[in-house]
Amino acid sequence: MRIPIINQSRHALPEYQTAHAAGMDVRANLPEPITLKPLQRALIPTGLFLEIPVGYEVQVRPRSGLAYKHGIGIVNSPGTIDADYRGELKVLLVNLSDQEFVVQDGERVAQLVVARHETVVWQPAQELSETQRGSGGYGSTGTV
Ligand SMILES: O=c1ccn([C@H]2C[C@H](O)[C@@H](COP(=O)(O)OP(=O)(O)OP(=O)(O)O)O2)c(=O)[nH]1
Ligand SMILES: [Mg+2]
Repeated sequence: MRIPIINQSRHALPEYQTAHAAGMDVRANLPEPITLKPLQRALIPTGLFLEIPVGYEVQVRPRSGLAYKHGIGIVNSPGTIDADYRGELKVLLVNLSDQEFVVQDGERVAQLVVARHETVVWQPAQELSETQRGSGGYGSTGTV
């Protein structure tokens, strides 16, 4: 699919790193590096502006390498970019490690996954269909 994009960053467009990747890595666009102290969060600009087709969303997901090696996550993971959003795409990073982490300009800080979504119209009801699960949840099926 095609998505119109304005790139006001100094970097290349987000891109798939391998042929069948679901996510496109997106780069930080920073005038200077940002230091994240332990448990500190920051909204990281990308310099990208999208026009997502109606019926689709873009999910902003963490990168497992940054998470594993440095404890870097995304606070609102997965972030949601709405089809009607015209502002700059930003990534809300958090440092979940016990050491400082420096986000560099051009660093691949997240990955974008484009997904189809439904638009729901609620249908108020008096009762719902019966199921085996019923209202069981939160471990109701056991652990083994
Ligand atoms: O990781 C994110 C999440 C959101 N956004 C932008 C696009 C999205 O369409 C808009 C609103 O996001 P969301 O609905 O998650 O935030 P909100 O707190 O509900 O704000 P709003 O009241 O503006 O919807 O912010 C980003 O750039 N990055
Ligand atoms: Mg919202």
